[in-house]
Amino acid sequence: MSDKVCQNGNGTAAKPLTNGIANGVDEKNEEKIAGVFYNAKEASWYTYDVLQEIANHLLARTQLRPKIGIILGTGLGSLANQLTDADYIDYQTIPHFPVSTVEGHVGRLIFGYLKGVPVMCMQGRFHYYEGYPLAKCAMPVRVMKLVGCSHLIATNAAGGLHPDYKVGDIMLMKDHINIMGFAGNNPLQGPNDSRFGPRFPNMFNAYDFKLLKKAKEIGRDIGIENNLHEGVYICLGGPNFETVAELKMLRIWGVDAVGMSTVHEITTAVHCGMTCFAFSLITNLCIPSYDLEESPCHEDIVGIGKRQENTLTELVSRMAKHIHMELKK
Ligand SMILES: O=P(O)(O)O[C@@H]1C[C@H](O)[C@@H](CO)O1
Ligand code: HPA
Repeated sequence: MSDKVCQNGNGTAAKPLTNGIANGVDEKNEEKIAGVFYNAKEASWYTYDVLQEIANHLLARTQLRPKIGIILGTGLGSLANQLTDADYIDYQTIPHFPVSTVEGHVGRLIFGYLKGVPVMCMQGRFHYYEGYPLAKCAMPVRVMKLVGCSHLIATNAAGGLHPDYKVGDIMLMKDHINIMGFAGNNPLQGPNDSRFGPRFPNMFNAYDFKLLKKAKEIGRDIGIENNLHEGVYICLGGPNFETVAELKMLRIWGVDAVGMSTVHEITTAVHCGMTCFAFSLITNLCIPSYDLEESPCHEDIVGIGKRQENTLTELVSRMAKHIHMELKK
């Protein structure tokens, strides 16, 4: 696909889909796609029993029993190529699973060893703008928990808003702003099942402080300390990129990187007691100016992820190794 496809901010067409889903919308549910009703209906479908059924299905398809779940963001999917002795499970073949509709998200679960550490890896995630409610986007996190994962490593591609950030840098997430939650759109909305977690979870320490410290140490060890930052991420609904006025507002709010995912996954993971580590790959700069010649482009964003594959693999695999060793203690 030509780089020119998305010049001036035009997006990529949705991937053609099977499974009764076209253009990112489940045709059977088309009449339901309208705000809160759609959200509540879709979210309430993923009961504890349904999620347990999914987890059991996966456990029957692999011998691995990983403690670490990894979500690979846009363009970061090639990290999964490093997994050895892997079992590949297409989303289409998992009962009750949605499909990935975004370019750069393959759409499969991989159980395998990352430099010797057993992991469960989502090669492709679900986004709100694909037409899935937040609870559905984050549902695989609960599946990870039921499969036996105690830790989540979430990654994403994001626009760098902090003036010091450069394309290709990594921002370790120290916190986030759940702006969609401000408006009452939260993956935990609806009846609370206490088998997952409490009605009112605390988000104070959502990003594990010790893992953050370890990641900085690893960053120094692998020589990327000058390209490594710690910052605040925000998830917007997308799929459009931000206006200049929006970027100016987000900067005032203390946002360092802008994306369209991860927050609802972390919220769900914290709710069910998982320990979280997350980072953003800065794939483009969010410069709040009207005088720019280029705007963010999805194809370029995917390309930056591929370009940084070695560094990202090194960071993620060393983090996984560290967590693995800690769990053994
Ligand atoms: O899945 P992530 O959050 O990495 O994907 C980002 C946000 C949009 O889905 C896409 C924009 O190019 O990349
Ligand atoms: N904005 C929102 N989401 C993104 C961006 C961006 O600039 N880059 C990658 N994902």
